[in-house]
This record gives sequence, structure tokens and C-alpha cells, in this order.
Amino acid sequence: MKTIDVVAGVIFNGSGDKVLLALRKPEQHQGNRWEFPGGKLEAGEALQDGLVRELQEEIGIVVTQCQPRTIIEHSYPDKQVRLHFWDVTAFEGEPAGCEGQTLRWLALAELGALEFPEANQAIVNELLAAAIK
Ligand SMILES: Nc1nc2c([nH]c(=O)n2[C@H]2C[C@H](O)[C@@H](COP(=O)(O)OP(=O)(O)OP(=O)(O)O)O2)c(=O)[nH]1
Ligand SMILES: [Mg+2]
Repeated sequence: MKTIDVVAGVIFNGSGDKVLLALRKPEQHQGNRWEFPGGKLEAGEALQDGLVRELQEEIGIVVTQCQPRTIIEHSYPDKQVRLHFWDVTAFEGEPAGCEGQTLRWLALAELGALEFPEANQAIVNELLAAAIK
């Protein structure tokens, strides 16, 4: 199976204690689960360019500060993904669900309460651990 490269943003609020999540549509792969906004990298596209493009397209923000956080590879029964997670620590504009998706800011300590795609388990645990330090 071909691995699909995906780039997604862990978007922090100004005080760094909340992150922005989006609910995947029921008909999408991993539907009805919460995600870090992002999407598939285009052929030949640099990671940061893909991140900036996806966050502009999906939630209408302009990323002004970001850093790579972690890479997670995961095999779903139907798909193999390589998720490139980037921290987004500054942006311009007010996030909105440009594709009709529900968005919410969630305190890091509350991340355990939502359903994420299986591939996100490690990053969710890492963010939860950071919240209780
Ligand atoms: N954006 C995002 N995708 C994730 C996360 N966790 C996870 O397993 N995925 C998977 C679900 C999808 O198979 C893939 C992302 O693809 P996508 O559907 O968002 O791609 P896209 O925005 O380019 O959308 P499309 O135009 O292809 O519909 O990665 C996550 O936290 N964020
Ligand atoms: Mg997407």
C-alpha cells in the first residue's frame, strides 16, 4: 500500500493551554472523529508550504509561526498514512470551518475526552502529559 503524507497543525491559543480541533465529516475517512486540521501533501510540496496551504483552505487562517513536532506512521485497514504534525504558535485571522466542519478550542487537559483517529493516540497522550506538568 502506498503511504499518504499528511501535514496537520497543533494550533495553540495565545496562552498555549488550548488547541484547535476539527470534527471530521461522517463520510470522510476516520469520520466523526476529532482531528488536528490539515490534509494531504501535494506532490513535491514542502511540509511547511503544505501546512500553510491546508490551514488557509480548511480554517481560513494564515500561519505566521510554526515548528515541526513529531511524525507518526500508521496503517489503517484501508489506508497507510504518515502524519507530519507541526505546532502552530502564531497565526492571523479568526479560525472558521471553511468546509462546513465544526471547530472547537479544547484545553490540553481535556484531550482525553474526545475520540480521535487511532493514529493520534501518541500525540494526544504527549499533549495530555504536557498539560499536567
Ligand atoms: N488532518 C488530519 N488527518 C488525520 C489526522 N489523524 C489521522 O489519522 N488523519 C488521517 C485521516 C485521513 O486519512 C488523512 C488526512 O486526509 P484529509 O482527508 O484531511 O485530506 P485533505 O484535507 O487533503 O482532504 P481531501 O481533499 O483529500 O478530501 O489523515 C489528524 O489529526 N489530522
Ligand atoms: Mg483535511
